[in-house]
Amino acid sequence: MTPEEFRAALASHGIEVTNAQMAQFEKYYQLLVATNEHVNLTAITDHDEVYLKHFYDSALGALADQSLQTQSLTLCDIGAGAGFPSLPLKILFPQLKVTIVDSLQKRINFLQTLCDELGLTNVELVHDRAETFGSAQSSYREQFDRVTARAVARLVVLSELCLPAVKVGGQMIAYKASAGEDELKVATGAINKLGGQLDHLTTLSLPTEPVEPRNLYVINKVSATPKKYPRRPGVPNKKPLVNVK
Ligand SMILES: C[S@@+](CC[C@H](N)C(=O)[O-])C[C@H]1O[C@@H](n2cnc3c(N)ncnc32)[C@H](O)[C@@H]1O
Repeated sequence: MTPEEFRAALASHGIEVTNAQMAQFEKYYQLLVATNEHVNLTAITDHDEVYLKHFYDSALGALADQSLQTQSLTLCDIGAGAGFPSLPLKILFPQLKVTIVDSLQKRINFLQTLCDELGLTNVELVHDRAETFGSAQSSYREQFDRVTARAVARLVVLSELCLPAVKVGGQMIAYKASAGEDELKVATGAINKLGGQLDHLTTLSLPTEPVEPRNLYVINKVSATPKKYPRRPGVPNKKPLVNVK
């Protein structure tokens, strides 16, 4: 997907990208590949592939949840790595207040440089594990209107990493490949236990085939998460909350 195809694909969904925003995306690409030479950030480095699989893919969240396009929501991105999906969303919708959590300091350092270079404000970078960040002792618990995650863990694990940070009345948005459908069956008990309820699943195809369609799970936070979740770092992954009632 060339930058112009990226712009046209978003325009077809009613999202107009200005020249200044296009310049920010190009700078993002340049910094991503330059830093990737010495810090492991992404396996995707081809210019047009980054526009498709990182930038456009990240923007899909705003099609699944259109309030991201206009409202001044607080958005937390768990395990954002090189900034996906939250920073393309922030570039497109500057009114968002973004908090990024990642357990790798080197990626947080890259994101700090990136935000400085792109002039992005209202982005907070937190070096932490999601399990600590969302714990009952944390000031970040149940603070966010939206919590996103892409390519971090299976839905059952992801729910325990993300839902504790979502405020009651807010939503978690999980970016998944189409295989994610089977993950929902396994994760439903955990989602409910953690105070969540599936609102809707949006399946979107990327404009350039043959990339498989994306599933975006939008999960409402309907009640407070019990204090004992998330469990200690590493436990959600080692002992996922399968078969919980
Ligand atoms: C495969 S990368 C995906 C990055 C990005 N979301 C994307 O879609 O390109 C997973 C990221 O999640 C972070 N991560 C994994 N488990 C985590 C946890 N428990 N708490 C915080 N970050 C975590 C890793 O450091 C890594 O940067």
